[in-house]
Amino acid sequence: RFVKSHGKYLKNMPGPRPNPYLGNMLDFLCPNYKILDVVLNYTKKYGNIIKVYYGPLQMAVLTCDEKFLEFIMNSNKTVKGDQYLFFRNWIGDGIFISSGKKWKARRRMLTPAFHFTILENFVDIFESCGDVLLKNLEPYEGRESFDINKLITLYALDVICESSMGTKLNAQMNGENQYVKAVKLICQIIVERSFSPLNPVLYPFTYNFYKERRALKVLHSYSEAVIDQRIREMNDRTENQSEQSEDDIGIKKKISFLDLLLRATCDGKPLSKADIRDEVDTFMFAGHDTVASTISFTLHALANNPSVQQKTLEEQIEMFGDIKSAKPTYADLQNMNYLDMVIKESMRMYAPVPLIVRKTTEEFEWEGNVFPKDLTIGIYQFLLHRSKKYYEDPMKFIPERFLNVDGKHPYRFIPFSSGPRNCIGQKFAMVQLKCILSKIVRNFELLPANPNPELKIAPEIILVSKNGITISIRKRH
Ligand code: HEM
Repeated sequence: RFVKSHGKYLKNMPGPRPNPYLGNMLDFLCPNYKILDVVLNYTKKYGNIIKVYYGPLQMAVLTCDEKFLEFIMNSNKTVKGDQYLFFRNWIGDGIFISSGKKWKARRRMLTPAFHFTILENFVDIFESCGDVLLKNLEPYEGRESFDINKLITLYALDVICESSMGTKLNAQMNGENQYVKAVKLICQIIVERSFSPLNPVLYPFTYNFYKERRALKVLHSYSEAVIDQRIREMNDRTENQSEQSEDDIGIKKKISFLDLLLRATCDGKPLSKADIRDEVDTFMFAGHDTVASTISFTLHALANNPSVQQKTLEEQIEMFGDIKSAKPTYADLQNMNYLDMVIKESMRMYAPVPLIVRKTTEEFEWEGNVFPKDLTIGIYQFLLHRSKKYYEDPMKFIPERFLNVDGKHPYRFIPFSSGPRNCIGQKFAMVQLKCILSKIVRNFELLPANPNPELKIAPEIILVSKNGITISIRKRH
């Protein structure tokens, strides 16, 4: 009877033939850097909307079809997939995970924090953390090959911590810092859980559960201590106290997302301390690896495309002459048009968030197929951005393809997702990306690593390269 009642679902959707017991899961029993190839082969054979089975009867849909994406991402019949619950222990039920009324109220409350008048304030942070990165890069000058991603991730953590909480993490000076280690550990556990076949009910009996609990203690105690201190300061503040001074544990009294959250109200009420912690932790999580992945892949692309690097440098020289230490203003950053296209082209080829997941909340019909409730839909931005159907020479790095996007479907390029649940931090990210890439290109020539292996790209929560993102650098004089 079950099969009969389910027979109407996705009847006309193509997909690989399933094994009667394991569905199509056998195809996915491979190293994770091969997974994108598996789905790519599916799309070649079956098109851009595919039905797969992850058990004898459990169906899922994988897609990189622009029209279908537009429909799904704007539909009120989907929510984020169950995989997002693995983040919950760290970031709670804030803007990233919540849905319905709660999400709407949070989104409305947080949107003003990303207004350009606020973003302008963060340029100083991007600059000062970027200067530390330049210093950290110096010892690598002349090496034939090094993995750029490790240094960049520490830089990204410093930036997001100071912007979110107003505290200096100094991850770039001390990568062994407890908080940094806890962030790395928890991200690794989330990736492992997302790809693990283990029933979630058994998770509390694993070693990862124990390690996660310890890491959460470090992460939550840090954000709670900062929030408490900031509340005390706000209460104690006298009229003539400077907003720019810094105290002995590194709390900078410059506006941060935390300050905005402490002053904000949601449905007329101030947020509780737990709610504030969730949102601050969300920014820490959502705003570091994504940015680090983008910077690292962009540097790799520039190193391997010398003519693009030359044009990027020429734009910088046009703006700042030979002044390598120039500090761009917010307006300068907005005017870096070629660099803007370079970043977009990098996010096209190396979608920092390669896959997002939605779950249907009710039955609906789309182009001749009935979709059941509770169906998982995997949206592969990575494959969308590399699709021959949508891009000419998709494997070539050509920033100029973004010169004219008139007439192109708006869901053809969606590194920050699209629709109501798009990335709230995208303007922040673009300003930060331009700031650091402009600084690195002005100061270092980027060269291909030697040896220069093909990247083993894998879709973890963000896009990673399993054999590192290696380049070589030479200081510009
Ligand atoms: C290059 C950098 C970034 C990329 C590529 C990126 C990409 C994305 C994507 C694809 C989503 C949608 C996820 C989904 O629906 O499953 C998202 C959501 C989100 N991002 Fe970003 N992100 C970046 C940087 C940032 C930064 C810097 C912040 C914070 C300062 C941030 C905060 C968020 C938040 C809070 C959401 C959830 C929004 C909502 O559901 O309303 N992101 N991001």
